Amino acid sequence: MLSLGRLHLVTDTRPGRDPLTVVRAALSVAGPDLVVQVRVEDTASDREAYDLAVRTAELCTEVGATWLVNDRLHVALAVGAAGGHVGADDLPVAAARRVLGPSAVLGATARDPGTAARAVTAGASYLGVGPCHATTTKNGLPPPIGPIGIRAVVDAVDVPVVAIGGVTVDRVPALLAAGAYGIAVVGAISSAADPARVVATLLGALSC
Ligand SMILES: Cc1ncc(COP(=O)(O)OP(=O)(O)O)c(N)n1
Ligand SMILES: Cc1nc(C(=O)O)sc1CCOP(=O)(O)O
Ligand SMILES: [Mg+2]
Repeated sequence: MLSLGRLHLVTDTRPGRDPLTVVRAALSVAGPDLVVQVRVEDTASDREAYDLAVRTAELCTEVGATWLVNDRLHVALAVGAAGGHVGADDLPVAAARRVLGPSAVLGATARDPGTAARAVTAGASYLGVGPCHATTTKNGLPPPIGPIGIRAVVDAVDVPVVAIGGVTVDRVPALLAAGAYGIAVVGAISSAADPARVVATLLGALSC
């Protein structure tokens, strides 16, 4: 199976947020165990995405952590990311695989077993599955699927399932019990008074 970190920090670029300070804090605790997914708002320019990705790459390189780029695969290639993540509004998984090449990490969003199995057949190396729980970080999502929805996808595929959406420390045990390999987190880390402490707690929960 793919060697991939279990804790994915997805950058928070909503107005008023400071994504690089949060990435720095997270890396100070997690080091090479962290996967940072560079995600910008849909309204951001490619230049803004690139600039954030370059600075994220510098921080991750210092500690040997992995970084991925959401949606914008040309940015992923331009900054030497390990790979990218695509969903229903992005390049199809097979096309994303052609863009990134055979050895890149390619994540795909899946919310049900059928979509998940098709994404894996098309070349996804891990799946982002959710929303597990309600979230205010992203609008327009379908209702939460909970650990039961995670379990349904886990049973349909043989790649790591990364649970996303409203993930908090308290919710990690149930997600792991449902077969999740890892978690992707925005708000629980970015909104914390002490993001480094939350990262340490999440890593502890993931290692149980
Ligand atoms: C790990 C992970 N899982 C799911 C998503 C969501 O991707 P997508 O459905 O393409 O939505 P946007 O993030 O692009 O708004 C993700 N980014 N990461
Ligand atoms: C970007 C994203 N995608 C989701 C999906 O279900 O596809 S949920 C989500 C936001 C996750 O943020 P938080 O950890 O603050 O809930
Ligand atoms: Mg997307």
